Amino acid sequence: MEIDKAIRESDDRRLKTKYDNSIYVIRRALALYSIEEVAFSFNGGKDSTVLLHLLRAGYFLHQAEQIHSNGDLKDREFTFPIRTIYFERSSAFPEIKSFTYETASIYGLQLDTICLDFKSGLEALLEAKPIRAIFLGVRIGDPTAVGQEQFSPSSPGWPSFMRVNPILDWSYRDVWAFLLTCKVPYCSLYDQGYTSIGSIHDTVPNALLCINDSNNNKEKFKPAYLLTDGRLERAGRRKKYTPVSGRFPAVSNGLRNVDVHENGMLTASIIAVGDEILFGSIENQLGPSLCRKLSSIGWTVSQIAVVRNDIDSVAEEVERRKSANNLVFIYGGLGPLHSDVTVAGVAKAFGVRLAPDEELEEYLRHLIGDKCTGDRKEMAQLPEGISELLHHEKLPVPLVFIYGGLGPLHSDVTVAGVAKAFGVRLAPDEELEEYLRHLIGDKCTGNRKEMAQLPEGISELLHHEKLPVPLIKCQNVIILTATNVTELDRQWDCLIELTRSSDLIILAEPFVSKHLRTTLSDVETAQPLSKLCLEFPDLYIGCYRESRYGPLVITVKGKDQARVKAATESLCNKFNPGAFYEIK
Ligand SMILES: Cc1cc2nc3c(=O)[nH]c(=O)nc-3n(C[C@H](O)[C@H](O)[C@H](O)COP(=O)(O)O)c2cc1C
Ligand SMILES: Nc1ncnc2c1ncn2[C@@H]1O[C@H](COP(=O)(O)OP(=O)(O)OP(=O)(O)O)[C@@H](O)[C@H]1O
Ligand SMILES: [Mg+2]
Repeated sequence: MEIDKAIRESDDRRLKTKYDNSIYVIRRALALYSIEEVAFSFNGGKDSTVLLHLLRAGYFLHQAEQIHSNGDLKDREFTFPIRTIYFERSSAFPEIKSFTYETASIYGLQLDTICLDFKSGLEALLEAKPIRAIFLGVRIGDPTAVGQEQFSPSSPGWPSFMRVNPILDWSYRDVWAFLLTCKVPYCSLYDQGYTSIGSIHDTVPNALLCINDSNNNKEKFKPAYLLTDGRLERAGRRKKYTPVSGRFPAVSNGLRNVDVHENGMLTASIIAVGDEILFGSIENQLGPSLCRKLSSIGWTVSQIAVVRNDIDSVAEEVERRKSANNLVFIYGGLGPLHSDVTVAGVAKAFGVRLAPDEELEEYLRHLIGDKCTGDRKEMAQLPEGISELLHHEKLPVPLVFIYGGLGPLHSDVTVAGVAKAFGVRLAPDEELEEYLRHLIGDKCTGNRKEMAQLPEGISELLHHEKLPVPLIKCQNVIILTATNVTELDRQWDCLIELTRSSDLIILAEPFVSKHLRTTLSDVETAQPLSKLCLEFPDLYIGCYRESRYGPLVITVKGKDQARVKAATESLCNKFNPGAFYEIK
C-alpha cells in the first residue's frame, strides 16, 4: 500500500509513531465492528483527508490479515467498502464540495450525502443502516474534542454510536507532515492560506500567512503547511470559534483583557505546592524571591499560599486565586511522582481534563529519552465497575473467565469487547497493573507520556531557547518548574524576555519606595500614621518592627515619586526634626 510505504520510507520518526498509533486504533475498531457497522465522516477538510488515507491503509492491513495473504494483496485489487458520510451544507466553500466529490470518485468511496443537520442526519442514518461506530477526524485542540478519547460514545441526547477518533492526538504539524510525505491531494483552499475550514460565513485565510504584495496592493497568502505554530490554526475562524480555545493566542495572552485592579494595580498570587514546606522540613524560598521580582516590574502580590500535595487542595487554591488576580504563579509538585499533582490540580480548577500534549512530550523525549512506552498501563485496563480479579498463588496473573485475544497487540480486543457488551468503558485497574508490573517489569512505566499531559484546551507552552522544557501557561496561571532560586532566576529572565516580544506579562511602572526608621514608640506614631494614610490614599503606607520594643520601620510605596516624597515629608513634619531617618 502506497501510504504505508511512504511512511515506512520516511525518516520522520514522530510521524511514524503517530501513523502506527492511528493504524492501531483503526484496526482495533475494525476488529470490534463489522464493516457494515462502521462509517467514515468525511468533509473534504485536511483532518478528514488524513483520516481517509489512514483508513484505507488500516483497512488494507486488516483485510490482508483476514485473508492470510501476508500482505500480498495488490493495491489494484483493493476496494474501500467503508460507508462514507458527508453532511453537505449550502454554506460550504465550493472548493470543499468539489474536492469531496472528486476524492470520492478517485478513491471509489461509497459516499452518502446527507443534507440534514448533524443530529437529524445521524438519527436517520442509524435508523436505516446498522452503523455502530463512526470514524471522525477530530483532533485535540478542536473545540469539539473536549472530553473525547480515541473511542468515545456519542454525547447524551445524540443517537447512540461510538465516535472513533484515530487522529485525536495528532498536531497541526503532524497533519501536514503526513499529507506532504504521502503526496496525497488536499483541498486547494489550504494553498490559499486557509488553515482550518468552517463555512463561507466564518472562515477567512489565516492572517498569519499574509504576504503584502505592495505592487498591486493585494493580499496574498502562503500555503497552510507554512504556518509554524499550530496553535494559531484557528486564527482564520471567526465568530463561533474565536473565544472557545484557550490555545488561541488572542485569548491566552489575554492579560490585556483582564481588568486591572480597582487601584490600577496589577496583582499576582503565588501558590507553592509542598507538604515539606508545611512540615517545616524545607523553606519556601521561591515565594519571597518571586515577590521581589514581581514588585520590581510594578506588580503587587496579593498572597503567597502554601498547599499540600493534593489535587483538591491545589484545585481549590487555584480556583480562588485565578479569578481574583491578573496572574497566578504556581510551583512545586511537578513531575512523575505520586505527589506531583499540580498540573492535575490546575486542570481541575479550570474544569477540564488532562490530555496528552505532543509538543511537551517531544521536549520530554529529548530530556528523558525513549525508555517509557506505557504498554503495561494499556494492558492493565478492565471493564469498569463489573470486573473482579480471581487470584490464586499458582497463577502469575489473576483470572477473568474468558480466553484468547488478551495482550497488548492490536488484535487483543477481548477485554474491550467484554466492556462493550456490558456497555461500560475500560478503566485503569491498579491491582492488575501491579501483577503485570511483577510479570513484565518496570521498563514501561509510561512516565514520559504521563508527564506530557496538560489541562486540555487552555494550555500554552512558553518556549525559550534557554529552557530545556517550556513553561506552561493555563490562561492566567503560570506553572513554574523551578525548584530553587537559581532556576527561578533563569525562568524569570526567560519570562521577561518573552514578554518583550509577546506581551506575556505587562511590565508595569515600577514602584518607588522610601523606608523610614524611628525609635518613637508605636503608640506615638499610630495616630499620625492613620492620618497620613487618609491624606495619601493612593500610596501604600505600612510598618514593621525589627523587635517587639525595637525601632519601627515605616514604608511608603507608590508609583509617583513626588507623592512618595510628599508623604514622607508630611510624616516627618508631624514630629520633631530627626525623629525619622531614611534607610535603604
Ligand atoms: C459524525 C458526527 C458525529 C457527531 N457526534 C457528536 C456527538 O456525539 N456529540 C456532539 O456534541 N456533537 C457531535 N457532532 C457535532 C460536532 O461535534 C460538531 O458540533 C461539529 O463538527 C462542529 O461543526 P460545525 O461548526 O460545522 O457545526 C458530530 C458530528 C459528526 C459529523
Ligand atoms: N460536514 C461534515 N460532513 C462530514 N463530516 C464532518 C463534517 N464536518 C465535520 N466533520 C467531521 O468532523 C471532523 C472534524 O472537523 P474539522 O473541521 O475540525 O476538521 P477538518 O474539516 O477535517 O479539517 P479543518 O480543521 O482543516 O477544517 C472532520 O474531520 C470530519 O470527520
Ligand atoms: Mg473543517
